[in-house]
Amino acid sequence: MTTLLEIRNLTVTFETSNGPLTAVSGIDLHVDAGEVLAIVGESGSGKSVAMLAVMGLLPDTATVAADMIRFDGTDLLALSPKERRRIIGRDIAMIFQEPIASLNPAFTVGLQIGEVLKKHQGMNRAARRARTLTLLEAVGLPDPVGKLRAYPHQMSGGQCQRVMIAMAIACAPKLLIADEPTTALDVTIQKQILDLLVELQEASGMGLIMITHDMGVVAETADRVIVQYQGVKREEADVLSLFETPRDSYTRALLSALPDRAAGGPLSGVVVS
Ligand SMILES: Nc1ncnc2c1ncn2[C@@H]1O[C@H](COP(=O)(O)OP(=O)(O)OP(=O)(O)O)[C@@H](O)[C@H]1O
Repeated sequence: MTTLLEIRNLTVTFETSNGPLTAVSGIDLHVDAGEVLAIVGESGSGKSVAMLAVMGLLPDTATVAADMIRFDGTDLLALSPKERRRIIGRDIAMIFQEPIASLNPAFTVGLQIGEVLKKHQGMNRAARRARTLTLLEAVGLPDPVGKLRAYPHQMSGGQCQRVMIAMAIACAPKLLIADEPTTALDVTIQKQILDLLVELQEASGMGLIMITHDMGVVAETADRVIVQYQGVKREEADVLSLFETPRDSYTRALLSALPDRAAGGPLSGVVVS
């Protein structure tokens, strides 16, 4: 399996009014093509910041230091911001927690997906429309033709997240980073969105990094898991080992908070100690 993303010794520090704040401290991680890596930890553990650092999306108050950030054979640290942006959005895509807030309320769904295709693939209007319809179908939205002209406020949160996923996979990325993609959604919709992400990941062979605070999400999606606490990696294991024999006390605490709904998932029958 080829390594898609490899990070060594990543540290991110923010300049704040109270002095420097280290949000990520010496993290190593890698994700292979075709693999689902979950990064799990409670709010504030630096999961999002680590991935935003890879994407080059942190504000100027952040200092990013790493021995290596290599994506698909390219050293991202050696790239100019412009070169990095060219890769990001085409080969690496990210979806976020608040789908409605992530979409522009002033533009139709069709236009917003079309913009991604225009920017990264230079498609003409007819090609954009055809590809957008294919994408809306691929993410399971009913009435794709009608959705082309729909505005975000005319759709549910779950539908907006499907649109965000369509935008993210529009250019067939090699890596998709999903940052708490179901946290803002109703419980009944959460499972559908997770199933969709895994389905798309399996069909395309892309790598998927799932950022979550929820061990239930980990159980339903991940091949391998990194447990992060206060900016530090506490444990790394394949998903079955993590649930069967968690080594770290913080991992055990997260597992003991596992909601009941995960019990019927793919790991049912595993005794969580
Ligand atoms: N722009 C910023 N300026 C200062 N501190 C920040 C900034 N962004 C994040 N932080 C801090 O970095 C730490 C890690 O935040 P991060 O968002 O990565 O956590 P997380 O584990 O992803 O949690 P969440 O699920 O809430 O996003 C937190 O203490 C947060 O307050």
